Amino acid sequence: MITFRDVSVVYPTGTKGLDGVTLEIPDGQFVVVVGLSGAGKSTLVRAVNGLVPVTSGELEVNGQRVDSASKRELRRLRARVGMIFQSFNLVTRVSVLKNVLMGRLARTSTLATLVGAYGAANREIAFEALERVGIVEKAYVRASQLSGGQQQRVAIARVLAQQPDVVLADEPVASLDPPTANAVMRDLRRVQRELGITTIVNLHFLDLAKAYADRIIGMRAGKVVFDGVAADADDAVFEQIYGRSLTAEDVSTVDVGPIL
Ligand SMILES: Nc1ncnc2c1ncn2[C@@H]1O[C@H](COP(=O)(O)OP(=O)(O)OP(=O)(O)O)[C@@H](O)[C@H]1O
Repeated sequence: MITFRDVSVVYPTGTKGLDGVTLEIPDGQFVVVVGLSGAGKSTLVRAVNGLVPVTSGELEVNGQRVDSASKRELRRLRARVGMIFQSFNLVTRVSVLKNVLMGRLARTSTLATLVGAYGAANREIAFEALERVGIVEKAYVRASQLSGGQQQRVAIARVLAQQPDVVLADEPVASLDPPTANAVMRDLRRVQRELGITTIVNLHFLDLAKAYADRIIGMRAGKVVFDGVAADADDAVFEQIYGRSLTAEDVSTVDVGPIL
């Protein structure tokens, strides 16, 4: 369970990233956060693993307070909370397998990782993660050789190798073309369903949000202005979240098709 109690984030510049957010996210939910640029979506997601410090209020992840966590507690929390980024954040000059093994870093002794000796158990976990996202045949390929969609799958596998309770994805498909974006969302949703991992994703394509979310959270100026099931989020709701009419740029224009 992730709980926000009246959480605000004020950046050093004085800008309010979050403004009195109160939310409860139960285990295993697939949550999509939508809103215009600057609405506070990234701030919300990054607050969960302490990447962005909370200014006031209480934020708890599976019983661990994030707002008042020590460095050690934050390290422990981040081992259980995986993060996926728009730019994939892979080490592109090394193999796919090495990238995925990096997901084991928080779980492996420093000495073992220094000498690159992750051990058979860790390699097995890494291969299983690659299999789950259908890319195991690329294990020994340099990450730089892969397409954007494949690189994001490797990033998902790296997060899975962490064996997380929670996955945070900050605009994970914003750099991908619409069909690839759809395929990556499908993978994220499938692994979330298979493993029961709580997943929070920022998206700007509303059709993808509607297709994949269990729950949609709409943000505007740091506040939650919509919180409901995807079926209730119609165009009128999105227009209210955005404060303007929808345009062609708000949808991915891909036929999403039936979702599992
Ligand atoms: N490091 C920072 N320093 C100062 N202000 C920031 C910082 N990061 C974000 N902000 C500001 O906080 C507000 C919320 O930003 P945030 O990135 O959370 O929005 P967003 O909805 O994710 O937008 P986008 O879709 O453009 O990423 C914005 O006004 C933004 O300019």
